[in-house]
Parts: sequence; C-alpha cells; structure tokens
Amino acid sequence: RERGLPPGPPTFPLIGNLHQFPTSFAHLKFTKWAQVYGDIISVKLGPQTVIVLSSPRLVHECIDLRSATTSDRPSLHIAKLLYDDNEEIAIARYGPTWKALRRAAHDILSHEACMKHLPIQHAEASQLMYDLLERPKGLYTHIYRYSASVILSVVAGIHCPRFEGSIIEDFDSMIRQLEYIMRPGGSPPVDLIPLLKHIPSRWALWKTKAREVRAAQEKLFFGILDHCVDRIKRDERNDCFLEYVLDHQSRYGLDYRKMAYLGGTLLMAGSDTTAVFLRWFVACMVTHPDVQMRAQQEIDEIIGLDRSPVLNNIERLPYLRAIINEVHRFRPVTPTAMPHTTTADERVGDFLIPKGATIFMNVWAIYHHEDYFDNPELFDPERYMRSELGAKPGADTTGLRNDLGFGGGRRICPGSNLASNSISLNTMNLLWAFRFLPRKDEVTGFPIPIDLNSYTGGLVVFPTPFQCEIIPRSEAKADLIREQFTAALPTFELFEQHTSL
Ligand code: HEM
Repeated sequence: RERGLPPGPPTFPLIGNLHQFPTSFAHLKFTKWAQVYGDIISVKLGPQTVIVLSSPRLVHECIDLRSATTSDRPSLHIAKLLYDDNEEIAIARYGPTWKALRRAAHDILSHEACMKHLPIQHAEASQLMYDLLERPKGLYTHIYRYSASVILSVVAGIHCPRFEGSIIEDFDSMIRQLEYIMRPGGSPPVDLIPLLKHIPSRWALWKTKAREVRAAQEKLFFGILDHCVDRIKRDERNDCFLEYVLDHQSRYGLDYRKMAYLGGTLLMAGSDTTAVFLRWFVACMVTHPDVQMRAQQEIDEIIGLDRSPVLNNIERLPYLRAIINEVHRFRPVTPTAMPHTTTADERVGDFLIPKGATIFMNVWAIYHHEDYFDNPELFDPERYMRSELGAKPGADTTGLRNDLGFGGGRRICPGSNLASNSISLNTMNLLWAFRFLPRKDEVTGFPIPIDLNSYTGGLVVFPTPFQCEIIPRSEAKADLIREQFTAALPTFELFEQHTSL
C-alpha cells in the first residue's frame, strides 16, 4: 500500500488484497473492514486502489462536493467486450458521450417529465393490483412486469400486458446473464493482468458469454428502436421518448446505435431496481404485521374505503412515508451503490485518494451503523416518525440523506423521480387493497417464515423468492380493483401492446 493511502487490510506483495476481495456480498465484507480500519479504507487489487467510504460525511465530501473529479467509472475489460464507445450510460466513462446520454435521460426522467408519466404509472399500478388479485402466487413476476412495462411504455411506447413470452421476459433473462458475467470474479482479472486478454476464445468462456450477451442486447435494443421507427412510418406515434429522440437527433448528438442503447439501458437500470424495492417492501410487511396494520389504519382514515389512492395522497400519509424510508435503509437495493472513479488526485483529511482510484459508497454500513441509528438491525419505521432522517438523538448527521441508496454526485440515479413515484403509488395501493400474510405449510399448518437475511449477493440485492398469502381486504375492494383495471384499459390502448418483436 502506497504512503498516504487510507488504512486497510494487510496486503500481499504484487496482488495486494486481490485474494480477499469479495466476489459477492461486498457490502458485508466492506462493513467488516470499516469496523476494523475506519470509515475510509483502501484496498489494493494489484496496482489498483479501491477506496470504501462508510460515513455520510465522507460520502458527501468525496462524492457530492468533489463530483468534478469523482464521477468517472472504472474502465472494465468486460464492458469493452459488451459495448462500443461508452454507449451504456451507467458504466460509461465520464466524458462527452456520457454527458449526451445523461442529458437525454434527464429529459425523460426529470421531476416535470415524470408528471407526464403518471397516467401510465396509475394504469400499470391498477394492473398490478388486478394481477395480484387474480394470480397472487405470481408476486415476483407481476412486480417485475409492472416496473419494466412502465419504463418500456414511457421510453418506447410499448405496454407489456404480461410477463410470460413478452419482451420483458427476454430482457429479464438477458440481464441475469449480464449480471453473471459482470460479477466480480465472473472473468479472470484481465484489468490487472492485461496479458490474459490474449487467451484464445476457445479457452476463455467469458469471451463466449460476453459475445452471446452482446448479441442478445443488440437484438433487444435495436428491436425496440426499430419498432418506434416503424410506428412513425405508419403515422401511429404515441408520443414516447424514443420518438422524440429520433425527431431531435441533432439536439442530443446520438447516432442510431446510441439511441437504441439509451432506450435499452434505461430499461435495464430501472426495472430490476424498482421491482426489488417492492419485493422487499412486501417481505417486510409479511414479517411485521403490526407495521402493516398501522399503515392500513392510516390509509383507511385518509383515503377511505371506496377509492384507491392517488400519488399525492402520500403527502398525507406520514407513517407510510416512514415505512418507505425504512425499507430503503433496512434493505438498500444497491448496498454499495455503483463504483465511481477519480480523474485527479484528491486529499481527504490526511489521506490521499489517487487519480484512477475506484470509490464505493458503502450505503449499507452507513444505514446499519449504531453511531447514526438505534438498533439498526431492526425494521422499525417509527424511527422516521421521530426524526426526518431516522437518526438517533445526538447523532452527527452531516451528509446523511434518506436517498443515499440512489448514489451521489453527478452520477446520482437519474431515475429516482420515476422510481419514487412508483414506490409511493404501489406501496399505498398494495396496503389499501390487500393483507399480506405468511403462507401456511400445507402439511404442518405452521406459517412458513420469511428470512429477511436471505438474499442474492450481487450489485442489486434481491430477496430470495419467498411465499406469502395475498388476500383482498374486502369483497368491495376486490370489485373496485376489477373496475379500475377495466377503466385503465383505454390508457394502455394509447401504447402498442407487445406480444413479440
Ligand atoms: C428503487 C429504484 C432505484 C434504485 C435504488 C436505483 C439506484 C441507483 C444507483 C445506486 C445508481 C448509481 C449512482 C451512483 O453512481 O452514484 C443508479 C444509477 C442509474 N440509475 Fe437508478 N435506481 C433506481 C431506479 C432507476 C430507474 C427507475 C431508472 C430509469 C428509468 C434508473 C436509471 C439509472 C441510470 C440510467 C443510472 C446510471 C447513471 C449514470 O451513471 O450517470 N434507476 N441507480
């Protein structure tokens, strides 16, 4: 470890900490290291330096305030096999291409733009309730269909009425393969030992897999854009984002391929994340019936029984807002956010963060730290009723935010408005409509427990699929859900209905 770097686990000659670097559940290992070496640590991967920040003050200082030099992404060999010239916005290097993509993303995801997407979000949320009413066992795919169809509709003007056999299912399967090859350890450390890149393809499984995923992405991404072009030719526009980008190519400076990739990568970035939040929400409701009942009482008092909630009702539901903040804190969807890279040397206190270092914001460690939260391992929305940030009395809350899970600085998630609207709308709807109970074992009759500590260990942390009973709170509500779904059908008709591209 070079002089001046923050402390960290002892290194081995040449490889540094490569042998200890986590290939899954990175947030847990980072948090253990933070407990031993402090809120800012350095980890060496050969010559590469990785910095992990585990306090809100340091995240604010390094990621938010110094975003001019901490907004790059790591250069990854595997990304170069998958993409041309920074066309994937989330992993694009900081530069003109990323700026053009980000500007376009802002035009569709800003607060004002999201107001225009509300009708589709309301209609899709009606379908989610309807799907759960009719086929409650499909919770996982219904939620995914919801979040992917919202984005596909606003980006490409395509509504997916079902998951099975649709483009959404193809996306889902492509994303799983992508995660598999992009996971740490998914390919040999080519970025550290460039010679490895010359291994012939027949012995390098990761190259074959990357080619397959690249081909699958091209088919999906171009398929979506070609669809919009055909719709324009047929004079059947539906005012979606890609139509606008096609019409204003010079404003964005994006060629056909980059436009296709912008649409596709927005869908990739936005569908899993929102769905994972909603799955965690349901898991927390099943395991905390007292919290569920209290939120339902609040909803019944404010909304009443004879209509379902609309987005702005959230402002009058402080306990539900507390639940949302607590789910973000208790099970952040991306517990280490996404890695940033520095484009210049930076000094933080006595420490050096060298140019080219990769920085992780350890959201998990911050949200699970006893310095900031009482009993951080407990799911307890009440903490957000006592204080805006959920923090314990007297805690140093410099830099603490309720939206740390959306990252920070110039790379902060541009989809947070769309995601937050989806989250508010669906958490209100689901609690208004249903009771979420543990499923009973058919043989023993005992409730099947849900283990909130059981989840996947990648960048996005999925709860292990769980079982639960989803029961409408009354027959009157069930009727209303059916009526609302029927009333939503004309909204869907504005969009193309996807069966197969
Ligand atoms: C609960 C839902 C979501 C969570 C927790 C989430 C979280 C994140 C995080 C942590 C990052 C990295 C930020 C950083 O580097 O500092 C990110 C980036 C990104 N997100 Fe989200 N996100 C969510 C929903 C969405 C949605 C709905 C969209 C779009 C429709 C979206 C689009 C993106 C894009 C395009 C990036 C890359 C930004 C860049 O690198 O400049 N996200 N998100």
